[in-house]
Amino acid sequence: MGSAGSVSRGPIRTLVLGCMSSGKTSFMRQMVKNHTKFVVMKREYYLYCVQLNILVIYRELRKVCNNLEVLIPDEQLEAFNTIDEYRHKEKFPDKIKDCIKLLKDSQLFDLCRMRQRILPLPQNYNYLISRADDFMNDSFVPTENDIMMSYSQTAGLYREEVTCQGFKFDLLEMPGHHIWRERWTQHFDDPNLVVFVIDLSELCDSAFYDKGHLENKTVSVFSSLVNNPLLAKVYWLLIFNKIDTFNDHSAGFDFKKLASHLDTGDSAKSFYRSQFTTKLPKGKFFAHMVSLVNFKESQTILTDMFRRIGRMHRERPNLM
Ligand SMILES: Nc1nc2c(ncn2[C@@H]2O[C@H](COP(=O)(O)OP(=O)(O)OP(=O)(O)O)[C@@H](O)[C@H]2O)c(=O)[nH]1
Ligand SMILES: [Mg+2]
Repeated sequence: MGSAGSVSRGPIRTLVLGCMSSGKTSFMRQMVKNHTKFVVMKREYYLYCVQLNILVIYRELRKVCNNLEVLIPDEQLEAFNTIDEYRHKEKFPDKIKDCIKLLKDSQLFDLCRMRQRILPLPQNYNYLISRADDFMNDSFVPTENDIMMSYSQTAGLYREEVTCQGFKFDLLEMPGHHIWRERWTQHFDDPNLVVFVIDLSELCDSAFYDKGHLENKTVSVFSSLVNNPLLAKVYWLLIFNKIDTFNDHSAGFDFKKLASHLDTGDSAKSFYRSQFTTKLPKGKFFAHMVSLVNFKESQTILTDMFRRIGRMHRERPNLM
């Protein structure tokens, strides 16, 4: 007699869901690494992606300078214009490399940081800028860390089959963009497990409060999944992700906006966690706080989670 996840009944069908940029692909990559030892097959193919991340950061930096009233000298303004007009093709031409170098060596970042500690720039901008010199080298092969720290929006369905702790998992990530969220249910093909990824650092983003675009978003996306009859029987794994970014951004943040009794980052995290866990029946979910870009921590936690999920389902296969 086999059960889901064993060879005879096929893999544990797992949906990987969450809002845009919460870390679903990062989760997929950690699972792939667990299975194959590598996060992706061909790291050299990701040079274009990390370069694009650098371009986006510099395109956004100009807006940040303007909003923070940091004066941009003429030469640097011209560099911003050149980067804005550039259509990214296969290799960076010298003029783009020169513009990036000029802006990187300028004081613009420091001047912005002196006015505001956390800048409204793409995720992991400090890391990516520190890697810009390598990324501009045409023959550079991004490291696994470079790939994990950069962002490229998932389009369509991303499917991987992995074995973890002796169980097979058929993982299906669906993009978090709202256009895609409307289509998610079309692909709910009798799943056994839902992995829901939550970006904890949202709590330190002003867009989370006072009618900002993040207000109530993740909780309401989650609620509609919990209430979906197609998911009535599934197990849930809640991954509260980006704990590193949360710890960095939460310093000095006023969490009373979230609830008046919250006075520390830890209390805010627990409060937010409970907004999700109280919606699920006891014994049907696992929850963990993690940083999915951290290999050692993620591998330890995910291995432990999937061992427990596998064992639980082996003992009570009818629930799956
Ligand atoms: N610092 C930090 N960055 C993270 C973490 N997890 C993910 N990221 C970054 O967050 C961004 C989005 O991660 P993805 O895994 O691509 O997010 P996603 O949920 O797949 O996004 P979509 O496919 O667009 O819905 C990337 O820049 C990742 O490097 C984390 O734990 N810490
Ligand atoms: Mg993705």
